[in-house]
Amino acid sequence: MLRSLASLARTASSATVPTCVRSLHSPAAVSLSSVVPTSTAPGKSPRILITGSLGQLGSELAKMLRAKYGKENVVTSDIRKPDVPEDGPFKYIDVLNYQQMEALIVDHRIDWVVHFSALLSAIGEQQPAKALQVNIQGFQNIVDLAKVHKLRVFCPSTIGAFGPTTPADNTPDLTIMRPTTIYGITKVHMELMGEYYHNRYGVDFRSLRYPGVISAESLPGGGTTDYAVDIFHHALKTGEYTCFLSEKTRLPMMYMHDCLKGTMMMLEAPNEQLKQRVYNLAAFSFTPEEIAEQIRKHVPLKVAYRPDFRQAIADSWPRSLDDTNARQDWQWSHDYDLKTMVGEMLTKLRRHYPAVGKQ
Ligand SMILES: NC(=O)C1=CN([C@@H]2O[C@H](COP(=O)(O)OP(=O)(O)OC[C@H]3O[C@@H](n4cnc5c(N)ncnc54)[C@H](O)[C@@H]3O)[C@@H](O)[C@H]2O)C=CC1
Ligand SMILES: CC(=O)[C@H](N)C(=O)O
Repeated sequence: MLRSLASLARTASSATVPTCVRSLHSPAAVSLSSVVPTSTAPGKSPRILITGSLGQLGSELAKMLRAKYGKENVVTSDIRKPDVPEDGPFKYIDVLNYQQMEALIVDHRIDWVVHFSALLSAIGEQQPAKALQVNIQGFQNIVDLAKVHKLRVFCPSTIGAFGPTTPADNTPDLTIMRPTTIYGITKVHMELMGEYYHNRYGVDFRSLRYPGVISAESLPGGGTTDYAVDIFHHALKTGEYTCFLSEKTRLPMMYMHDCLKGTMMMLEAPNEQLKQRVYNLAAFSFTPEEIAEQIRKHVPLKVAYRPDFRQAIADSWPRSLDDTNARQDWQWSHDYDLKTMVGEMLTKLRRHYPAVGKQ
């Protein structure tokens, strides 16, 4: 485990964008059962497929869904080999292969699909043709299958769906959306197509616009907000970090606990509670210099700023999101702020870097 963590921390730090994500192999399932309501009738568990389940979010949501609905009721899938044996059924599945996905959905009597397969913002700019294919055709396959097989589909959107002409502060759900990245364009397309299939064919499509997600259990897969995870590994490993965004770049962010909590709430909400199919989800915003300052309250850290191509992406995104509608319609609330998130990240990551002491 430590070997792979060390190499992952190196990957996370490099100026080039990592091409894949691997789990940091946390043995513990995150427990949110006390805060997440369920709409499932007692005794009848939905059967759930997660695509892209070996990524940053899928690896953690799978644990939670399996803990709640039973191992056999959650089928995980990806186009990579799991680093560690999966705790339930795992299938190789390319979301571009409609037949392969249909066979899996029928064979496993799937009710809900959590569609996580995607290329993120930074890697999308490096491979725009592939991002178009995976993000657009992959979702099209899912939503067509949802129509035929009457599935509930959850597919996340992102702050990247907004663009430089969007109001940057307290960005509401309904506003100007003219993103300038291929990632953002594919996510706006996904939102609109999901709404179209909902309105025209009754597909139970649901989406949340996530901010950058921060986790101690898994590494992100090629986004612009990845620095906010990398910085912890470097603080604990060497005490030095070179940030690819400038010190004043403010972006919306969220601790994984809250991302999973919001996702479970949206996934399970009774349809009557949903007044729209896509909601903003927010927790807090910070700049690289602000997170570095918080980390320095626990461990020494020197940060150099060397912005690269990801700076232009970050500059086109909102500084903060307004998620009032999610809070009103289905009682969403977040638990972590910058201070508590930093404290918990360092506590959890110290397990992997035992040589580092407290200041
Ligand atoms: N992590 C974050 O901060 C945020 C993530 N999101 C969204 O959440 C979803 C999940 O994101 P992450 O887990 O962070 O991404 P990730 O990059 O960590 O994982 C994506 C997974 O999709 C898989 N994949 C790629 N091409 C595929 C294909 N053709 N068929 C099947 N699987 C394929 C990859 O192997 C990878 O395991 C994405 O839709 C992303 O846009 C949205 C906002 C923030
Ligand atoms: C905010 C996102 O969608 C993702 N983390 C990225 O930076 O691409």
